[in-house]
Amino acid sequence: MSTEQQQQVWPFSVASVVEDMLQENIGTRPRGVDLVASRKAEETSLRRYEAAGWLRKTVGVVGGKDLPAEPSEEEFRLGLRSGIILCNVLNKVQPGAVPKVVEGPGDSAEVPDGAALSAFQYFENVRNFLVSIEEMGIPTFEASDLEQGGKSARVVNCILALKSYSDWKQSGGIGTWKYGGNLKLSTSGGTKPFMRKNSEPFMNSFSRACSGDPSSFDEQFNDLSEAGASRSLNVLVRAALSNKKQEEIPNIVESMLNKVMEEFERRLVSQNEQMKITAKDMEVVASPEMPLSRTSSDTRMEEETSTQINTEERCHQKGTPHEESEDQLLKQQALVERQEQDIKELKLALCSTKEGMLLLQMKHMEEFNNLGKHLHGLAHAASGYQRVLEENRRLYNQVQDLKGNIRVYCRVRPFLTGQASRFSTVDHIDEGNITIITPSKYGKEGRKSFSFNKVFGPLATQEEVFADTQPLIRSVLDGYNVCIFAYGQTGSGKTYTMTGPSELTEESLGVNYRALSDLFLLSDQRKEVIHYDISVQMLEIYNEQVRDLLATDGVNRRLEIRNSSQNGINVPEASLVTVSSPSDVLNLMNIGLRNRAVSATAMNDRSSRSHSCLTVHVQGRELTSGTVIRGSMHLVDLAGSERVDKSEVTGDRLKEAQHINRSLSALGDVIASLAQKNSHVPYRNSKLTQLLQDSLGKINQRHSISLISII
Ligand SMILES: Nc1ncnc2c1ncn2[C@@H]1O[C@H](COP(=O)(O)OP(=O)(O)OP(=O)(O)O)[C@@H](O)[C@H]1O
Repeated sequence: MSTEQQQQVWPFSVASVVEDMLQENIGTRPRGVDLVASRKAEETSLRRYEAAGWLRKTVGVVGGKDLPAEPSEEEFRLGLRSGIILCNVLNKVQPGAVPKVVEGPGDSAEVPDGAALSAFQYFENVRNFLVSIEEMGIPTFEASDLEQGGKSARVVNCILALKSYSDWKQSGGIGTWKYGGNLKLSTSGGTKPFMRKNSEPFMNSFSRACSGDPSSFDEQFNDLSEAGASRSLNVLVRAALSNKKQEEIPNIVESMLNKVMEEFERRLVSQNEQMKITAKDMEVVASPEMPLSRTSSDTRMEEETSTQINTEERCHQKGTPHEESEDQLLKQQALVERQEQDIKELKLALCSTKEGMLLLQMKHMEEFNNLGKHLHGLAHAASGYQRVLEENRRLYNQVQDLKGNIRVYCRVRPFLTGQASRFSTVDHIDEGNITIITPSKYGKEGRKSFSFNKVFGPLATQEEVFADTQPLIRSVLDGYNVCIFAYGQTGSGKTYTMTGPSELTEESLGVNYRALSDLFLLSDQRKEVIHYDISVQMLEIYNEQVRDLLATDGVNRRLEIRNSSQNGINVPEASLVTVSSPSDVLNLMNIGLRNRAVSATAMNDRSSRSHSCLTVHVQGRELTSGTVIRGSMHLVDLAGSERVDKSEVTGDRLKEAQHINRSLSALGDVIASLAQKNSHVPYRNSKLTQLLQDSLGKINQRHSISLISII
């Protein structure tokens, strides 16, 4: 292993170990000195001051101007670097020891380069000094010790040895010269001082340098430096063995080598321990940076763990008490346990909720099933209810039939204001019979009785007259056709009974209003079961011509009566107005009355010479079954039935009267045929019977006729 390689591995050289051991062995340095570094440094400084003081004292302050009295190590080295002080001191102690001291650069013109010249001068002075010192047997140092710092101890040692020698010499040179108890130079039984051989490598190098060998000065200087160690060891070995017997030398050398090896091993062990400590320190220093690299890890959990470790390490580095870490750990553990307990409770709650939901679902299913059964029962009941209703309708209308499909009522009009009651021809009224006084040709009064379904006297109210007709209104909503006539001579009160007086009050409302009010009332009561659409037509038959009383265009057109398989007998060109309330009907009837032809006659100033017919069409649709039922009701105010010969009319009025009588006669014939259930009913003999054919005929299909004959 080379010296350079050694220095890379160990901080000390083998030579230095051997040298230290030799110095220790010969008492140069007491063991344990380097245990107190400061004490050693202080001692080193004092020795350096002593050496510097002696040099300044010996060569004079002027000569030692570059050397302070108490120089630092660096000042000491630089002050002696030129070798001038050293050579002058040596010449003072040993005159002529250095024959020529190079004092300045100008003394040598052989080397042109100033820097190189200066270094060469220094080297020459130092070399001459060292050679002389070595020849005197005084401990030397390496020339390189003055070129680099940290090696002044040997220089100091050399100078103090020289001082000791000087003191010894000045004191007369009596006895044995001793250097500080460190180095013993003994004449050993003779006056001749210890003489040592010159180091061969050193001398050879020196010879080459002086003889102008082509080798560079640096090479020579390096050779000299490498040789320096062995030369120093040589001096020490010689000093250690100088006063020893020849037979003791092998044992002494062996002992010294053992000590060297022990010291070497000790230093190695110490060095290894130091390296381990240094490595640990480096790990401790490097460890805080570790979490930084871990923080770049992928998962959040790793980051948290890393952060936690980092925190713990920092706490550890900061010297956080162990109890605090344990306390935190216990808190975290308690937190985790509580969260686990919460999770368990949540799971239990979830299971409980699931079970509750299942139970609830089952209950709902059960309730749905029960509800379905209940609905099924309700549907069955509703169906039964419908059947019951149907049966009820059927029975109801059977009763109406039993009462008679054709009902004839008689109403006696009271005397009007100004009419004498003594001229009344009504003799007696008894329920359904009325007795009339008839004048005889020969002045003898006669009596004639007539039977009706019911006879209403002069005091009968509008409500009482309508009450017997009212049951037929319900039949209309059940799908039956109803026809209500008012028959009588002019002025007998037909219009009054069917419509009412000109000034209408609630009590004076006629059959038409009351029938329609009942119709709307009943349809409203049935709206949950059946939806009804009600529409109205109002026609007039005048002189065997059909006219529309609800026409709003002012044109009194002549309409045709049609017979279709779908709608039966109808007047398609007539206005058909949908109504939803009695007031709608009232408005329409007012329009019709205004349109009706009215002309004064000798018997009645409001005598009407036309038949008016208010037709109500009802269409019902059962909401559950969708079944459609249709019914109609004719409310007819016939023209006056007076005899022509008494009406004192001629011309157009006569013609009108003739048409009226003819149509009334045709109506009578039809009713008579229906009553007698003849196979042939003469509907076509007049427009009136044609128009009312569907309502008058087909008695077996439960059509009802109510004829009010008024006298
Ligand atoms: N029951 C009654 N109570 C009171 N007044 C009546 C009654 N019946 C009819 N009148 C009155 O008798 C008059 C004639 O009645 P109404 O006009 O109804 O007869 P009509 O039979 O319709 O005649 P026309 O055939 O000419 O139309 C009217 O003034 C009417 O107010």
